[in-house]
Amino acid sequence: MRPLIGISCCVKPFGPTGMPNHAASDHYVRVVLGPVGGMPVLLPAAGEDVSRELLSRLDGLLLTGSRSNVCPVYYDGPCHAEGTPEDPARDATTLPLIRAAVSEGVPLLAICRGFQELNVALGGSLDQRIQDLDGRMDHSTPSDQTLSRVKTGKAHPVRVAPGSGLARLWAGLDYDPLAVPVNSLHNQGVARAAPRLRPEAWAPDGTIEAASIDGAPGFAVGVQWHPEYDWERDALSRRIFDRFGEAALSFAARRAAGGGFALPAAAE
Ligand SMILES: N[C@@H](CCC(=O)NCCCC(=O)O)C(=O)O
Repeated sequence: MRPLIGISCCVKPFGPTGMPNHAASDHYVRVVLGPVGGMPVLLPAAGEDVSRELLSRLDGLLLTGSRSNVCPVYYDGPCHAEGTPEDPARDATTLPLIRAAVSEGVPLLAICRGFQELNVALGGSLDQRIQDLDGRMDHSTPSDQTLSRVKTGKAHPVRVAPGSGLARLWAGLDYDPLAVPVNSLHNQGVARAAPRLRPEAWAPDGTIEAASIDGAPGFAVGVQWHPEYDWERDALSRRIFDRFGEAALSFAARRAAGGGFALPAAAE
């Protein structure tokens, strides 16, 4: 049996009436069916009760990227500029879900918005438009390139901390840890790192690009870039999903062997 991997959904308007739909990009479904080796389960952004009950049946949690920003109320930040997309239903679902997954050791991989959620869920804060800050780069989606180029092209290098979880995850691959090229499709970035967020990779302007979670009982990795776009040709991207899948498989095996999984206590 393949491990069950929950994929976080957004609420997005669809069709001529703008009917709210629960949605996740096909890239996440394909990567779970591909290198992760799991069975994808779309997690509706239907609030904490639903997600906590679902978590007790999952072997892994994939927190997806999405255009919307985490509502600043969750990190005491200033209101967003008018027109900034938000997704309150997703926030209400994923933030408690992340805390529960980390405390229960459910393997977790957080990508882009998911990485930002991970930091906020654990008590960190975000900058809303890092391109407006002195000395920082523009990490946003380039408007002068085709979508395919944006996804698979590399926008800037990241430097990986020697001996970090990410460095261990990539052990044996041929790459330069001082300059790993990544794509970039975000405006926000980690401002104050959550107490348990352990930064492991940085862009040249100091933006935190990857992290793990101190003391997490299971695999817990977050990246600000999008490895799901190019895992078919990029060995570093692929390895992230291989290892996440292995962690989910052993979590499933431990649970089947009676390792136990208590429904996490209600979040404060
Ligand atoms: N709020 C974030 C969004 C970052 C992010 O996840 N971008 C990916 C968009 C891809 C998609 O549309 O699915 C920010 O701007 O920082």
